Amino acid sequence: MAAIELDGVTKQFGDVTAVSDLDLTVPEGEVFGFLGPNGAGKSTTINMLLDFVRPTAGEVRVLGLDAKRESVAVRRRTGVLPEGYDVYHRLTGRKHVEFAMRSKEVDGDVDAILERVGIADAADRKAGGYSKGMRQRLTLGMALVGDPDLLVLDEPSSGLDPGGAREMREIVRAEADRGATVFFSSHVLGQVESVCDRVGIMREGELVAEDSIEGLRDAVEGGETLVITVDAASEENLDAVRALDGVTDATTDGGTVTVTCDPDAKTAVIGALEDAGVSVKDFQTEETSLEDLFIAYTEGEVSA
Ligand SMILES: Nc1ncnc2c1ncn2[C@@H]1O[C@H](COP(=O)(O)OP(=O)(O)OP(=O)(O)O)[C@@H](O)[C@H]1O
Repeated sequence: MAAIELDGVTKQFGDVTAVSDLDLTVPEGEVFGFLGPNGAGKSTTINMLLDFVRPTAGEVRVLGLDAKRESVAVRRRTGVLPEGYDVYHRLTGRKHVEFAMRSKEVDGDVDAILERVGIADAADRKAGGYSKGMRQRLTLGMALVGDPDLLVLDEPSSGLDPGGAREMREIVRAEADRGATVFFSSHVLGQVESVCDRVGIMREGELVAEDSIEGLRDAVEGGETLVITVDAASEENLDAVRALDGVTDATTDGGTVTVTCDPDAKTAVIGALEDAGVSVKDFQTEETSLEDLFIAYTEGEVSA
């Protein structure tokens, strides 16, 4: 069964189309990264999963339930870390987690949760005095209450230091290993790359890519960068390289030649350089980063 299923979903705010005819399926147990530039429609989509916002058209199903008619059941089985959640200043961290347990009508070990998110020492301090990162950790702890079947995390690493971001990734992976589905929106692409099974990229309300990061790389022309160490190379030497099929770009500083190309063009690139009289000493390949893929998909170089 799919954990999340959107079918032809559109959301209009007056004249603004926040989400346009969106089809998206996330299978159970997957860690799905939901990406896109500011204003692309991510939060609106997340809010429709939780029935905080109602679609103008289309169907939203979460955990096999109708997001609109069965929203109470959806929320009971879902842990949410909303973007910019404001803690209750006068309540302690412990009280927050107890509150989350009462709302979901579940029992649990409050200390174990606070320990897991790294704020056990501050359990009995008022959350108003917590730092930004501590508040974020507390909100994540509240989301974990009751071992939810679905975790929806909107910018979860916001405010976290590098150690906190790593712990958050470990928690996400552990939750997926337990069988939970994690739907994860973030602008921190390194974070997404290291934790997500698949990603979806939104642009102006539409999903412009949906694949594993490997799959996105394959779909983007010039999915690899070849860095070749040579004795000496000139601009003219590169003409033969640039003329090859699958080569997007080639530059040189004299001692290094850098070529963006499809993975299967590598051998031809080395051959063309040698034919041009350039002596190749060494070469290595660098995969296109998720950041470059993101730019390619959201700034118009690639379309799905
Ligand atoms: N309640 C609202 N009323 C009017 N317009 C809205 C409302 N919520 C969102 N929008 C508009 O819908 C579009 C999508 O916004 P949304 O918040 O979903 O984007 P996002 O991808 O989450 O962006 P960000 O990365 O900045 O959080 C934007 O143009 C936004 O201004």
